[in-house]
Amino acid sequence: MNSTLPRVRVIASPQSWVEGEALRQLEAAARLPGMRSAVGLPDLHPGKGAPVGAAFTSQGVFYPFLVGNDIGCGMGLWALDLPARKAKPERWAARLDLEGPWEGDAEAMLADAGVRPCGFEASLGTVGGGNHFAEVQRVEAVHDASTFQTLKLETDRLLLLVHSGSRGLGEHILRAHVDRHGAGSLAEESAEARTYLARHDQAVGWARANRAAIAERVMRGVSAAGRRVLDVCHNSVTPKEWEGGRGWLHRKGAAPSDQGPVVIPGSRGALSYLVLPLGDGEDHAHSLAHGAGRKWTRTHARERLRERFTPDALLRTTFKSHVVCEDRDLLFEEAPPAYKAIDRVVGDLVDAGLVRVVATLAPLLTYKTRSRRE
Ligand SMILES: Nc1nc2c(ncn2[C@@H]2O[C@H](COP(=O)(O)O)[C@@H](O)[C@H]2O)c(=O)[nH]1
Ligand SMILES: [Mn+2]
Repeated sequence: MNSTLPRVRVIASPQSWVEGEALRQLEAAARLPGMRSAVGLPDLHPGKGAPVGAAFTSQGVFYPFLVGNDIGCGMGLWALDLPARKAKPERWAARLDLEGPWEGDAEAMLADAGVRPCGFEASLGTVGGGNHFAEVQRVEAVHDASTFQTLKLETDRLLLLVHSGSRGLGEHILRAHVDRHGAGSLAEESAEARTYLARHDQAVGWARANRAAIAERVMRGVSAAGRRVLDVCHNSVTPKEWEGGRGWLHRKGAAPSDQGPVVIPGSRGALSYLVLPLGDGEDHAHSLAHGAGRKWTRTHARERLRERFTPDALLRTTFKSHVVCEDRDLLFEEAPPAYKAIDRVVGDLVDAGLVRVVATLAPLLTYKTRSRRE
């Protein structure tokens, strides 16, 4: 370990609230055999056994449980050919339906992402529950016109942000691993490691194809064509070289800082930030915050927000955007107050010298689900 690098680092200002349990999880992960460093980003919050909003490096071994079950989950941004003045969020909210099997060419979509069908194709093109969403956005403000232009974006055109992952496939892969190894590591040269990594890479490609299929579905629903501007994965384990060595980089809810611009969303009732990473480095585990991060647990959000809001009130946001979410519990669990303040999270990254803000994006329509939970 390079002596100038701290083993555990949390990139968050005192104004950013980080739960004690998340810090405890981060430190516990850093103590695992073979770990080199653990970095908490400003969206750090507790997860199931391991924290979310964190990145870890290790040598000789890696830990599938640190990646979690939604292997390959990430954010894709599409630039639509639709002018903002033609937005019809209310009409779209009434008719957009992304449930059921996607009618497109799954094999071609998967081939484009470099993977083959693997039995989970019935879910391809579906958003999935939890924090996943597809959101039509407008440009709120441009802060770095040069990068904005380099990305060939236009202020008066709509954008589509898709957050989804590998659906049942990633879960299947993690379960097969945990059944044999629990939360244990895999030695990098072992046959088990090769098997897991092959499956992991399949899930990463599948998730990328899934976001593209969701984007096609939404674009068809809003009668638009579009171009993928970026697509980054925030749950993965990948080989990484650093000065004087090589090892493994785990990201659990951590956007990459080594793959160009990324979008960091806040919530369906907050701005999303298109940011440009400023230099990549091991001191921040080559990673950035991937969102605002949860402030409240799902149970806590349901209990607190049911007292304050009717379900109908939550179908509109302070941006006057529309929300499609027919699952009542999810409507409360994912409501904007359940998340931390995204401006503070991004401010911490800016203050740490890790990103420059390119533009802010405001929601017009957020699609969560049309399914009702029993
Ligand atoms: N713009 C929106 N952002 C949202 C929404 N729901 C959640 N979020 C943000 O995304 C990240 C994703 O977290 P992950 O751990 O599930 O990968 C989360 O931290 C929120 O900040 C939404 O509907 N719209
Ligand atoms: Mn995710």
